[in-house]
Amino acid sequence: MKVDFKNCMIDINKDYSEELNKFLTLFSPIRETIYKEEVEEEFHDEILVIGMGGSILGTETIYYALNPECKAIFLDNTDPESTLRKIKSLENPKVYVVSKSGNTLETLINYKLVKEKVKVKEFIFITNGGKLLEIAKKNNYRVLNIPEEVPGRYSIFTAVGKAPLSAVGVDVKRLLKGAKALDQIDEKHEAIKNAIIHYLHEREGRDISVLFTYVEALTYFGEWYKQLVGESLGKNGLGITPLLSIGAKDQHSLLQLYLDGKKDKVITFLTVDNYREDVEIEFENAKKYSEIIKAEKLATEKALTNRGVPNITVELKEVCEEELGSLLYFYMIQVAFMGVLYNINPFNQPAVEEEKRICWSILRK
Ligand SMILES: O=P(O)(O)OC[C@H]1O[C@](O)(CO)[C@@H](O)[C@@H]1O
Repeated sequence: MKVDFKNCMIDINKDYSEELNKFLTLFSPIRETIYKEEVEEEFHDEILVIGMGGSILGTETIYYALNPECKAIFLDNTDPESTLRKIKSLENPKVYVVSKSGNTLETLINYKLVKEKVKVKEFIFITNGGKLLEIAKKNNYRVLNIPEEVPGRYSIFTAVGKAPLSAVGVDVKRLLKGAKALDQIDEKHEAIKNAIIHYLHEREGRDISVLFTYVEALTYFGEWYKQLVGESLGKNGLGITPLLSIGAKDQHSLLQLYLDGKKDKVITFLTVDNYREDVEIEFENAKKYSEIIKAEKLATEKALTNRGVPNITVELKEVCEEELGSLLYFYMIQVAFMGVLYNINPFNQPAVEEEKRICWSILRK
């Protein structure tokens, strides 16, 4: 993975060693997760994962990016149409029910729905307590735990991600290898630098962080990124707003706004050096199909730079386990360090409890 800051348009001139020390202590439980390799599940050709937010988005990100042959269906909503369509497609899945608290409404109802409507090979619960642990004990289900100090949205390298991903044949060791490659965390670390850049821009009113991916396979990464940024930093009237754009499509949609709208954005391009599929085709100077999208990204980068819109490029060698491990770990470091810069706790999400309380009271009225 390579990060190019040449168009970031901000100077980092302060010493951040104090913040870094604070961050290293705070981040150490997450750091430990990348050195634990033990959870490996037996391969199964059909799995279902039930969960919400940090209990499922990382797994979806990696699954959709790698697109393994094995079928995985994810239930992370309560829309009757999409949920019922998905469960109708199942034959005899191994089902992973993932919830750190064990009390998440959507996960509980989706478990009940699957239990009543689907012929299931095996239920595996990845949880630490609550109603789900009680259900698991009562039914004698296999239970995997999540380290208590690791928050859901930083938990992809625990059983949360490792169990379902290894069951569909993802090479989890390579995922961890990618994260470990970025684990030399000092002031020169690119994720730390990226955190400072985004923080300083936000202080100057550029508080929208656009993830502009020119790799469609990374679309779901945008969902993971939104939760990570939203829940970690949206506190005390602070934070940045994450937004996802797909290149080259959004050149014909949101790009007008990015170029000539309010100057409140920092763009991050996500690109790959090697697309896993490509074909030879002659068109103007291009000899390969991938040269077109690369030209489009470069043109967008230049146009934004000409208009004074700060932009950064994160380039993966290609979409593979190592690079995905690096990418997710990079952003965990960045966002957690931004929490330290803001002097807020990047590991909780107290405000969302209010909606949960109101919803349970509506359901119990
Ligand atoms: O793993 P759990 O406890 O089911 O929580 C799911 C998600 O819900 C949230 O608490 C937000 O409501 C997230 O932080 C978390 O990742």
